[in-house]
Amino acid sequence: MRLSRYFLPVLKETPSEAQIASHRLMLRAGMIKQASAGIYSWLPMGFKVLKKLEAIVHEEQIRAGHIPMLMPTLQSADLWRESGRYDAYGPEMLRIRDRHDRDMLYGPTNEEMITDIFRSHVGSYKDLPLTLYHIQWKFRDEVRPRFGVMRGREFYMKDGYNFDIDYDSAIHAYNRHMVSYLRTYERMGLKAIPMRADSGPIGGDDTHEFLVLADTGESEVFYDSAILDLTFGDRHVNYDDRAECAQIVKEWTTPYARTDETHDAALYDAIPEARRRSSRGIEVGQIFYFGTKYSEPMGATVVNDKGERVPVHMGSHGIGVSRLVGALIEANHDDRGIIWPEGVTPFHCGIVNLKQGDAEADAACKGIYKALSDKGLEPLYDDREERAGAKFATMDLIGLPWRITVGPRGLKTGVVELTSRRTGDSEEMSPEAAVARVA
Ligand SMILES: Nc1ncnc2c1ncn2[C@@H]1O[C@H](COS(=O)(=O)NC(=O)[C@@H](N)CS)[C@@H](O)[C@H]1O
Repeated sequence: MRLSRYFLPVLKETPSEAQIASHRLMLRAGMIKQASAGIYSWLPMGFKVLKKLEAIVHEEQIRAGHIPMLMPTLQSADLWRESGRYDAYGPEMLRIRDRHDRDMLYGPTNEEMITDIFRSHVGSYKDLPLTLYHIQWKFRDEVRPRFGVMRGREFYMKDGYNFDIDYDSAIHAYNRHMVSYLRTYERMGLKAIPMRADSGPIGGDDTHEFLVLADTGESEVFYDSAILDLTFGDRHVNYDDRAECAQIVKEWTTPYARTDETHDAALYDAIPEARRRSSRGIEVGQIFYFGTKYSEPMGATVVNDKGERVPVHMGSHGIGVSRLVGALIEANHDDRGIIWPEGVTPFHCGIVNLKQGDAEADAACKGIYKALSDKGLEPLYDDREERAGAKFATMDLIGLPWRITVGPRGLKTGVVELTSRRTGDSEEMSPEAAVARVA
């Protein structure tokens, strides 16, 4: 992409309403614009990152055997009356009346709707196990939306729902989700720790939250530092193998790690003092087992292998896709701006032309642009008539992992400068070598 033809409304000033780094930087880097409290327009570069995260979430859910679909944002109140949550959900629910005076709502989550879909079409244990998911906008009328997209009112969530014949099968689904989440967050360059948590309005008795450690996190967390040594890597997992998934879950849930809601001081004190940690965390996902909480009242049943009609065992599993954009910046920034991990960066490499209009420099930039594009690496070419300092500041702010700087002087000796945003190190080398290093 050539910057002169893109739409990247970088702000010079830090907006006063932004209290944390990710909110400040998303506004300054022209990634979002507030439409109203807790509701944002996703401008091109922010939208590009959001879509990259969504693609990773889809890949890992499909790898785990979960089936993508899409449910609407607007829901009938009738379904929520059946489950008894219409009144229980409280003021966070945005309630709407349509022109025929029907009670509707902007969905904060979709347990009722997916259970209705299931009960309309599935009747035999032979159709199980089944996990359906979608990635869809949600609305929760937060009393105090804040921290930009981290606690929005309209936000993008992957929410998946498993339907199983019994408890053991549902716990395998729970474990399958935990495994898929561990791989998902690591692919994004995030360390998100699974911690026992409280189930809140979703309900159920088994639940883990996934938290990214950050001083600005809303959750207070306590954990054994041994958990920081665990990595998922690119290990192959047979998601149908109950024992294999259970083993991975055991590995990741053995070291003590809990949010303040479930913190157990006695267990915490049993950890060797040198390994006890307390911090704050950003909740980027949560998985739940809640058995027949929805299937019982809504009559989502199947005939089992003994011919008996039984309610299915369910769980729901969410990832905060829009919150993840903020969480990634909280975990990857410095005083000059964002530092995108390579797996989620909007563009792989910035190209800065020190002398726009100089035939040799322009030609070299075009050649590098083509070579990067041919390798499937998206360059952002700053071809504006701007001073070098302004171009460098923009590149540092938007946080692309690499910057190739091209100038007439360097070209005289056949070199360009390659700079790593994360380390700040710069090295002179040929344009070909620079392209090879970025790939
Ligand atoms: N106000 C919000 N703004 C941005 N992200 C949010 C907000 N509320 C929740 N999330 C994200 O959505 C994830 C799932 O939300 S949740 O309430 O924990 N779980 C559910 O809604 C279940 N139905 C899981 S499918 C959270 O872990 C968090 O990352």
